[in-house]
Amino acid sequence: MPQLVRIGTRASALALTQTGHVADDLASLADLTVETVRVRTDGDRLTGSLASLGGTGVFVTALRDALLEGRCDVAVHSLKDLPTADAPGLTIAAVPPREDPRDALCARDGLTLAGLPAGARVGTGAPRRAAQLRAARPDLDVVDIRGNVDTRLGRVAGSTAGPGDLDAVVLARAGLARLGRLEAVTEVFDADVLAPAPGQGALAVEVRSDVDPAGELARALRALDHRPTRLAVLAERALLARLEAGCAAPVGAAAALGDDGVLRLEAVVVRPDGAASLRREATAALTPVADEDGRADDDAARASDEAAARALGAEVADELLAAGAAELADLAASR
Ligand SMILES: NCc1[nH]cc(CCC(=O)O)c1CC(=O)O
Repeated sequence: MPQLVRIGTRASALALTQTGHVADDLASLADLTVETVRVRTDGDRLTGSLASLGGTGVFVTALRDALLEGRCDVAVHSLKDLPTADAPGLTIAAVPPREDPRDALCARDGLTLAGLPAGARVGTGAPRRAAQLRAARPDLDVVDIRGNVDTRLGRVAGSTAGPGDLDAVVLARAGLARLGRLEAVTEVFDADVLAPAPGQGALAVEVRSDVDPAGELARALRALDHRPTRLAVLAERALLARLEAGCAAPVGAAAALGDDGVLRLEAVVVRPDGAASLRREATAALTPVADEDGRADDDAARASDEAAARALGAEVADELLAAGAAELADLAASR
């Protein structure tokens, strides 16, 4: 008899696709039957602004409660939406291979950022995106928008699915890829133009910490975990934690592990008006062993690499703080 595993998910299109992929992966990696359980979060149930509900944690908390109360065995989160603090009783047991973490412009008529006319209206709800857009193009009108991916795409002129009142929106390329909407992308931004959010494009697969390490579920999760992604995301999130900044902070970070075993992290903190920014980068040499699937089989090497990734994030954050990042971006207010 295969072990039954219940995987909890929110009901949004993005959450359902993400969870579906992880469910398929788990079922293919071990002797498991995976069942999906829909969890309604306060963020889905209540109306009103995100701020009045207490921020993005509202989406995460209900899934975590369902895990802790045993209503499901696995929860899948977008890593960039997860608070950096540890959740007691829970473990991120797998970080699957990351999608392209970069941000994407979805503009009318195939336009790129450079091609948008002065005064063009560009929608985003993220202070990080708004600040970097203003830095690149001070002449644009950055418009604060909310809603799921489809709602946002519907705001672009020429869209038949919404009001089309904007010239462009900026979204994570990863979400568009998962939803099969890459045809809307007109430009993908490298980190030196518009650095992504820490954790963007990656998923976190969370379970109760007392999961049986000898069981089929734990075996599948170990196989699903992708070392280069886990280490990159650890560095990015350690940076965010050290800056004491929240997910609403104008902070971008991009880390990647090279084939040479060198983990490189670049980060930017931008003044909300885009008129000033601080950028730093650093590297850490990690154990250059990983098998072809990117799995870490040696526990000691794995632990020391994770510590080195966290230290890299803290080091870059300290350099930014020493240069005045907290004051520049009013980081305390972003929490
Ligand atoms: N905050 C919303 C959110 N959380 C995760 C994604 C999708 C991409 C990802 O996995 O990072 C998005 C949408 C977006 O920013 O465009």
